[in-house]
Amino acid sequence: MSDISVIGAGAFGTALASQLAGEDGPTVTLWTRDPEQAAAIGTARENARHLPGVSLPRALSVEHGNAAFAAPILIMATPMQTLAGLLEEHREHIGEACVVAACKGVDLERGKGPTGIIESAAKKAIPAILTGPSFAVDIAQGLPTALTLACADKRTGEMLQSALSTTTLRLYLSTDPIGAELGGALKNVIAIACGACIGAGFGESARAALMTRGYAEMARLAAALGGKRETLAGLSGFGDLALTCTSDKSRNFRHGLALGRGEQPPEGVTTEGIATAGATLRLAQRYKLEMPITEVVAALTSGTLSAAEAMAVLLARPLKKE
Ligand SMILES: NC(=O)C1=CN([C@@H]2O[C@H](COP(=O)(O)OP(=O)(O)OC[C@H]3O[C@@H](n4cnc5c(N)ncnc54)[C@H](OP(=O)(O)O)[C@@H]3O)[C@@H](O)[C@H]2O)C=CC1
Ligand SMILES: O=C(CO)COP(=O)(O)O
Repeated sequence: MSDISVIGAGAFGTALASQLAGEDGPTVTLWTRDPEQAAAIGTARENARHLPGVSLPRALSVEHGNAAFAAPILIMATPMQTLAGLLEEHREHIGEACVVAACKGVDLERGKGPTGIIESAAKKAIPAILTGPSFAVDIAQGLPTALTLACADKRTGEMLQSALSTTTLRLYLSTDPIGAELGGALKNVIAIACGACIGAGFGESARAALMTRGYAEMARLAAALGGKRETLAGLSGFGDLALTCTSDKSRNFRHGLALGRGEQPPEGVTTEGIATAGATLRLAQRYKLEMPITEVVAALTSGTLSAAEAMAVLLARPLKKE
């Protein structure tokens, strides 16, 4: 059994696994749901489907079987809406492991973030979250990256911080998984808004306003759910918001860009902000919070508002104190 299993051989899982599996590092397994895909990656030492052009270290093993779920550290790197089902399906193989979510979002059906999902689906596990500003390609190329590792249990968090840091991947420790996971989830919603703003030609001043007022929404919801405002000011909130809202490497930003231009975004691309906008809106209603940008993103992505109509809705709101 490996020291670490990365569950999900998408772009991010593959990048993380490849970074962690250095010659002198821990033993690492990359798990994929598709046996043919496991064999193809293992033979080519490349994930041609999700991370083409990156050669994977020899020390990384690529598997499909259930055994991968028995590792003491599991990193869950599949899209958010698949997390609960995947953990439930493999529950019997997961022991008293540290289960670290690397996905970003809020579960639409259950209204929970990744650590809440882990808590209810794998009861013996210790949940944690790894999140912050990082594109898979940057991590895979060994470019310098800083992320937040958040775990409510400080000692487990310290162990994970040390086990998952590398010479180029620098982890900062937090004991606030709620704040950290909400930062990562909600920045994707705001990135769609910013993409639409640029795509529709509303300009960079408008984008800066959306980022700032979007950040206020993120902090408001995090505080209502028990997260700390200072966590939102860190890598997992402000840091990831800055990256995702300003880079067309981001799939969420590009989705918004296409909508803003009046184009149809491509199908089959992992765009976490779409489901998370809907899930967040339900939370906002439950906690009686104003989240106007999230509201228009939910309408924009479901096709009930155009970018111009969304901007008109935001501009017509009553004037406020900052
Ligand atoms: N890409 C990035 O730069 C970053 C991504 N993340 C987060 O990581 C998470 C994963 O994203 P990313 O790797 O980019 O996504 P990708 O689209 O690259 O890959 C998704 C992966 O999940 C697998 N998958 C999909 N559904 C299931 C399922 N039901 N059961 C098991 N496996 C499944 C896919 O398998 P298959 O190939 O068989 O379809 C594929 O391996 C997201 O939450 C994202 O926000 C976080 C930081 C950076
Ligand atoms: O989370 C990310 C960067 O931190 C990746 O963003 P996208 O999912 O929008 O590509």
